[in-house]
Amino acid sequence: MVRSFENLREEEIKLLTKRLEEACSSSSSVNLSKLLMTLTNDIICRITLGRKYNIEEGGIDIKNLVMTSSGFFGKFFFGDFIPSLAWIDKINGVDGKMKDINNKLDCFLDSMVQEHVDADHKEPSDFIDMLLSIQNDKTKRFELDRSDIILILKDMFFSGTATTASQLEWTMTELMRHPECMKKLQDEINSISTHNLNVTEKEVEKMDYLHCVIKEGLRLHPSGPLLTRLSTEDVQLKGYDIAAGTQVIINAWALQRNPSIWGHDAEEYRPERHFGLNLDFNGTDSKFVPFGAGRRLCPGIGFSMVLSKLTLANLVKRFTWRLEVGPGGDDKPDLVEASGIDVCRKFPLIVFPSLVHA
Ligand code: HEM
Repeated sequence: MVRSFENLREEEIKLLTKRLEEACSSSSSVNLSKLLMTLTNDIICRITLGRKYNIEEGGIDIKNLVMTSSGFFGKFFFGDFIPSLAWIDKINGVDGKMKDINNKLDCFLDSMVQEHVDADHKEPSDFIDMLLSIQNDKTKRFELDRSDIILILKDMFFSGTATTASQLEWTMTELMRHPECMKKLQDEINSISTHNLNVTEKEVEKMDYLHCVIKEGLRLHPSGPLLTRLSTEDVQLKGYDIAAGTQVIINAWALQRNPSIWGHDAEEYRPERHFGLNLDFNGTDSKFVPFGAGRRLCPGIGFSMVLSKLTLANLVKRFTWRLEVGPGGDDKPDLVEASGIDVCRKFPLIVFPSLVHA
């Protein structure tokens, strides 16, 4: 399934590198955070809806709708914590705005599903087609109605776009802060990707240091740092009584920076620590849970890893990166985090790319 979108990913990454080449030839800076968000959004659009939908493509600005809508997830709602104060959310307008954005998104996705029903493709060509064929499968033992399909599509957009884009912007941030890691990665990429200008998916699979670079980015900057669960029964944990029905929040961000687990340099970006470390992100070890764990483990791990590796390898092989020197003379990107449910950079990564291969 992940493999089947290889051509699509390579095409979209070529478009990104083309925009970067243009910036190189005019010596101008680029908003890399925005470009990465466009990349992940366009890819998810093509996979789920069959084509791109953004302002430039003459369609609805779905990227903006999703961003605004997911911005609400990180907001404080009085009603969630003190139900009797839910009226405050109504008065300050947050409730209404959230419903408005959600309605727009629902209407748009509903029209997309209808378009696919009307087209009646014989062979599924995208994710909506696949969901419709499951819906029509008479042998299945569950119901899948229109609202379920819309919810699944929303899940893909909310969970798949900002998370992967944020993981990429943080990894680029750390690489720019650690030129020795950037150099080591460039050397690995150049030793494996020797034939073509662009790096391919087959090539990135052989890159061990690239894997560590991404793992270390996920450790320090998990894009979904708080995992929530509802306890189903009364339990006692380390002397604490947790009643059934309690919402428990697991702080993956803190776990992954804990010196008693990761050593005295836990706060430092050091991809080498993952060499020979038998600890992966598949949710089997509570020390490292950037994709969660258990039954709700992120189903997009394979997809996001292959996209992140391919994007990063191409950005690093084809370009060198420089930051505009700030008033304080600092030429390294900062590590300031935005508040909200997805921890992305607070300030976009504005950088100057230069071509490695002229
Ligand atoms: C670097 C990229 C990503 C990160 C860090 C990430 C992280 C997470 C985390 C922490 C969770 C919650 C897991 C839990 O509670 O145990 C989650 C859930 C989820 N993710 Fe991802 N994710 C990423 C990419 C993706 C992609 C690309 C997709 C799909 C295209 C995706 C789809 C989902 C879905 C549907 C869920 C909800 C699963 C459920 O509730 O059963 N994610 N993700």
